[in-house]
Amino acid sequence: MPSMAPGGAKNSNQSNNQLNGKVSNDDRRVEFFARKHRIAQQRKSLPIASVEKRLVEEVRSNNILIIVGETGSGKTTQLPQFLFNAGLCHDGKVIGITQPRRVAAVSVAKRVAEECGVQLGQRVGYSIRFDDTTSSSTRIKYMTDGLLLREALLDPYLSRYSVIIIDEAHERTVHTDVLLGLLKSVQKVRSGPINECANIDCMKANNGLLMEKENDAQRASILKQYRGIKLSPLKLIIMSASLDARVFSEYFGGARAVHVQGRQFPVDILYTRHPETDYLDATLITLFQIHLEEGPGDILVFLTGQEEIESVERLVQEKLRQLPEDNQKVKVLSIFSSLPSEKQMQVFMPAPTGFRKVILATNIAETSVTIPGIKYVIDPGFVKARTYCAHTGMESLIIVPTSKAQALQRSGRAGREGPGKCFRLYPESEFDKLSDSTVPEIRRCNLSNVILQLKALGVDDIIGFDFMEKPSSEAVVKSLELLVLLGALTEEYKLSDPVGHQMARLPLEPIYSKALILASQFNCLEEMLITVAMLSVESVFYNPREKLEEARTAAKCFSSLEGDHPTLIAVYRAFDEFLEKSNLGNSREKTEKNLRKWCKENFINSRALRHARDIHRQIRGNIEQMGLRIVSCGDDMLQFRRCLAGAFFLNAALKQPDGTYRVLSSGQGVQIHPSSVFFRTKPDCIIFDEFVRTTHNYVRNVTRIDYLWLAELAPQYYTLQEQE
Ligand SMILES: Nc1ncnc2c1ncn2[C@@H]1O[C@H](COP(=O)(O)OP(=O)(O)OP(=O)(O)O)[C@@H](O)[C@H]1O
Repeated sequence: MPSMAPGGAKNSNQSNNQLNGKVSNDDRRVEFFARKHRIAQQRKSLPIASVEKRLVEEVRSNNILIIVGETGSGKTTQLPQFLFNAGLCHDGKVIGITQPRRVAAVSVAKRVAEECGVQLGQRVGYSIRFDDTTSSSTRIKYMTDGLLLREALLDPYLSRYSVIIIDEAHERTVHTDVLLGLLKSVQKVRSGPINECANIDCMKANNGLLMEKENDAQRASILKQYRGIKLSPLKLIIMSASLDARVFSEYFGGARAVHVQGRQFPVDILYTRHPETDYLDATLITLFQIHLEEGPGDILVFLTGQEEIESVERLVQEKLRQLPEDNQKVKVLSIFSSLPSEKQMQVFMPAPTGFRKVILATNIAETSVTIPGIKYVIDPGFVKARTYCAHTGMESLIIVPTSKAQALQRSGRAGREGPGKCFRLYPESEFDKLSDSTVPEIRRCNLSNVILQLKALGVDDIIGFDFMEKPSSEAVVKSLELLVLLGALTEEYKLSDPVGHQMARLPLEPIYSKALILASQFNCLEEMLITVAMLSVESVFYNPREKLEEARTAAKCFSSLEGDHPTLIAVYRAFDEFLEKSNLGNSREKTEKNLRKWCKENFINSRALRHARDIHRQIRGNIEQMGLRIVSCGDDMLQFRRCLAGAFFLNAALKQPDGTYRVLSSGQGVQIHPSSVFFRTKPDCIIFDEFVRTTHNYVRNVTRIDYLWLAELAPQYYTLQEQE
């Protein structure tokens, strides 16, 4: 049991500023100005505020600058404002700030817009996949690193930006690593003597980005884009609280690094005396110790994933019910990546008056964000990390200890509005043994998406690309092979026309993009669009433990004997149909009420379905722009299943005599996940969407196919296999 929370204070919540009851316009105005004043004072007191002039000078005199400063010192929110005020957005240029995660891009942009006293989307905005709030007036733009990479496809020199800040660079996401390499070469061109690009060959010669667009029209449009444009130098800033400045400086040829000293408020770090055998149990004990014995302030708990969060939430609620009424005033909220944005944003709202907020989060709340009210952080010391086995081509998520950099970031979520405490649920001696930083994602993920994007950018020699840390050549080769098999690349590893170009334009994993393109030939694009949207969100089925049987019976109404993909389509369509009927002649409130009832009765997660509808709308837009025909195969699921087999052929598995399956491409033994319609009645041959490693090697989202289709629809792979 953790024994580190000192005893003492009572439970209440002073950080709460929710307005209750009726508020007059005058009161609102007073509150508005008071908040404005508070924010101005807060900004002035940030450690970075005292070095504003010096930082601006450093940026002016260095085209590449590395900035390291304590968590909460003001890097993310203040530096872009300093640079804007210093005139770095003249000529309508934009300061772009990348974040590894969507939630950070959104929440920080909102805060900075408020600090600047402007509406979000005007001077300050954010842009993330499927959600862009920027306008032509936006000058400070927060975005995900993945989004900037996609922008480079349309504007290879990122000519609209005067400054690009790569924030939280220590995270070393695969997108950040690719961006670093790309920006290094873009910057060379933009700072070099040639600043007028009159033809593609000149671009080729100067930045090594081979713009090998086979299509004349595309070549012409890229040429036109740059003709006559004088490219001004690009300022590049790499920023974090926990990066090794030496490594980054070396990569950028001895770039200058500056340290912003000081932190705003202290954070006490407490460790357990002994290692914990059950970190979830230890988390609960610590949480209630804080709640019952510590002073006011909200609590942020780091867990590894959605399932863990949901089970801890249930346990917290159960325990709360056993406490005296006075101690039950806790508002439990969660935040994880598959939660829709508006739900994620709820953690940033104040708790109701008199309540303590407890936030159960994955590592998406680990960097950059300031969650108002957080005073206590509980860090059990684990994270779910992506791993990739190049040999089998399988990607999976496994729970591993955090790095020191992650632990530091987690504790940095406290101490942002006042002194804080971080409870690390392991002994200090264990901390010393942690690795300094996380293994870059590029060393442990499937690279096919990123390679496709690099190819679309004209980077032909992937192995020779100037990566900060090279991916393993085995992983590169495997991903290249996958792209050839999917038809995105030719046998010579060139982007194919039109399939490769089309796939690169879709903001999806290559296999999903392929499924959509193929579906237009199989006359089932409408069904595939729904499927891809549904596969892009968390599970739409809600299975409360106490009503498992009822939930299963309800799910049967949608079950298709053909598989989980057709089942997902059935759910989507039933929801759509109900929504349409409900909309007729009903007020918005009534429609909402009806929908909630329908979802409850059918054990459907309405939030996930709305999210899927939103994604559907956006991908549909992409597809329409590409000129693909969106037609439906109606009730004929055969075409749809054949199309799935043609796209997901690498995820085909054959039933074994013992009822388990063997993945044909890798030989991996797997089982059907209990959530599948095929958990009990097992077909001979299946394709699946996802491989999940928990206590077993499970495959999820499974559909029945005919084994013979594989050789017919994927001869590029299965005939080869047979010949071997
Ligand atoms: N939404 C918010 N509500 C209240 N205060 C905020 C908010 N966002 C930022 N702040 C204040 O601004 C400070 C600076 O935040 P900022 O994100 O710029 O720091 P940072 O140096 O980038 O930190 P990190 O390295 O953790 O990303 C915070 O410590 C906090 O005091």
